[in-house]
Amino acid sequence: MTQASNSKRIDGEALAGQRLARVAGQVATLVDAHALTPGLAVVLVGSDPASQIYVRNKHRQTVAAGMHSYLHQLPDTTSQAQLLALIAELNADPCVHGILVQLPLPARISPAAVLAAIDPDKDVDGFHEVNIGRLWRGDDGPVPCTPMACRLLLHHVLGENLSGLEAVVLGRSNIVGKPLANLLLREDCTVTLAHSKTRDLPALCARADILVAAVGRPEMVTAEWVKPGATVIDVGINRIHDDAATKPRLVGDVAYDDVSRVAAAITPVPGGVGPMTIACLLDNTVAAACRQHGLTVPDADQTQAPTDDARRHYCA
Ligand SMILES: Nc1nc(=O)c2c([nH]1)NC[C@@H]1CN(c3ccc(C(=O)N[C@@H](CCC(=O)O)C(=O)O)cc3)C=[N+]21
Repeated sequence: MTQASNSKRIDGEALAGQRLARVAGQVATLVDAHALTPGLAVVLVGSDPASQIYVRNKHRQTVAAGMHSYLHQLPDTTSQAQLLALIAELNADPCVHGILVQLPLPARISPAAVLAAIDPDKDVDGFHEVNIGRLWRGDDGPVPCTPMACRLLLHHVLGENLSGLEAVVLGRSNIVGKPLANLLLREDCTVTLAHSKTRDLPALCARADILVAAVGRPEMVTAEWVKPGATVIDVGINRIHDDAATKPRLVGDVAYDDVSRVAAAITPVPGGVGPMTIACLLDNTVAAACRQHGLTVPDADQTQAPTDDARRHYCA
């Protein structure tokens, strides 16, 4: 039954570690040269356990990179008006350069109203309608973190030139599928955005040089869906409860072992897109702080390389 895996495992954890070390160098430069410490405010409403894990991870990495982290954990009972009042405060706070409101929000609160209230220049998720417009027009602005993470992982495997490649993106969400389709289109891929109504999904996917799964269906993509030699990026994070006693197991939207037999390279879950997403969030925060102060983002190659000791700290 077991067949040796042919594919390269894309180590998102290691690549994210390198990126965090780079961000830390940029932060150190901003602090030394401009007395500017970038600050990120993360707002979580309610007690969803998965959201709490992500928010805690973001907080830890932000602090490890030398930035200020302002964590606002609001009760489940928070009203939309209370949340909007907090956002207004954060918009006005000069220490806060980036604002992220963790999604999903409780059903009572309109995500559209909340995202529209965030100052577009502090919108480090890139979810504000102004930033969606900038993205689709090809103007400068924050790029959503998970799509950016996918793009960086693809460049790591395939090099900088993705021109002419066939890309199939499974899933048409506003936070992953749609913005990622845009990024790949910009790089001259031929992009197909596939979804639940797409006919003959397996055959369509099997044409792809780049296959990205972002649908939230555990292990939906199997080897038959994948062209030999394709690069597969798995955005799914599904928690599987085998029984009530044990901790849930994380699986992606891709059947990893099965697809490993045919893909050239594949991201694992956990340890793939997730950690890279957080690294991109920190990038966006540094960029937002620089833009608000009329500074260019410090050249990563000229910043002081973190010491081994510091690196261990950043990546912990
Ligand atoms: N406003 C907003 N912005 C977001 O960027 C945003 C959001 N809301 N809501 C939820 C999704 C999801 N997301 C993840 C980030 C990191 C990991 C991550 O670090 N994952 C680890 C595993 C962590 C675990 O144990 O679950 C990994 O894949 O290795 C996962 C998921 C950001 N999101």
